Amino acid sequence: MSSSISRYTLAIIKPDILIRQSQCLDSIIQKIETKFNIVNRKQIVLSISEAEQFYNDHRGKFFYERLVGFMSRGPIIPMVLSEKNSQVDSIKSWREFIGPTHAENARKLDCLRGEYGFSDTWNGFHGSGSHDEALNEIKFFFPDFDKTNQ
Ligand SMILES: Nc1ncnc2c1ncn2[C@@H]1O[C@H](COP(=O)(O)OP(=O)(O)OP(=O)(O)O)[C@@H](O)[C@H]1O
Repeated sequence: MSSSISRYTLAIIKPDILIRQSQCLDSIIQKIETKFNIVNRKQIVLSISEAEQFYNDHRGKFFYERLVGFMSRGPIIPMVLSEKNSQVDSIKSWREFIGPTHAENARKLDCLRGEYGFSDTWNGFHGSGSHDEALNEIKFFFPDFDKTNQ
């Protein structure tokens, strides 16, 4: 069973946090570190074409342009996270930790998006949705990441 557990996921702290709530960043990082090891982390600003590439699967959806504009509007913090409990799947655990996509639903739960999200697009955090997505997204932001060396 443990072979089906994903050890790593790709998380992003989105621009709304860094633009509007940067004073909360330290406590957000502390909260994340209660449950996850931050294996890799950087702060960057995506170009529009990089944001388009990252969210290519959403191309054509009604919120795509808004999402790309938002994600390239300010700094983001992509991170490779690993659950501190090695028996727990990092992808599932991080998605539970951030909560539902829509801020209104997230606010009903104890989760990062509930605490810091503003709206459906400005929802503060990203998490990979599957093992393959995590591998691709980690490669996108951290091309030199080598999980065998971790
Ligand atoms: N109905 C919507 N209206 C506006 N923005 C949306 C909507 N649905 C999703 N988004 C934005 O697009 C992002 C990607 O959508 P997706 O459906 O993959 O949600 P998610 O898996 O919860 O989020 P993420 O991929 O960022 O972890 C969301 O995090 C949000 O910022």
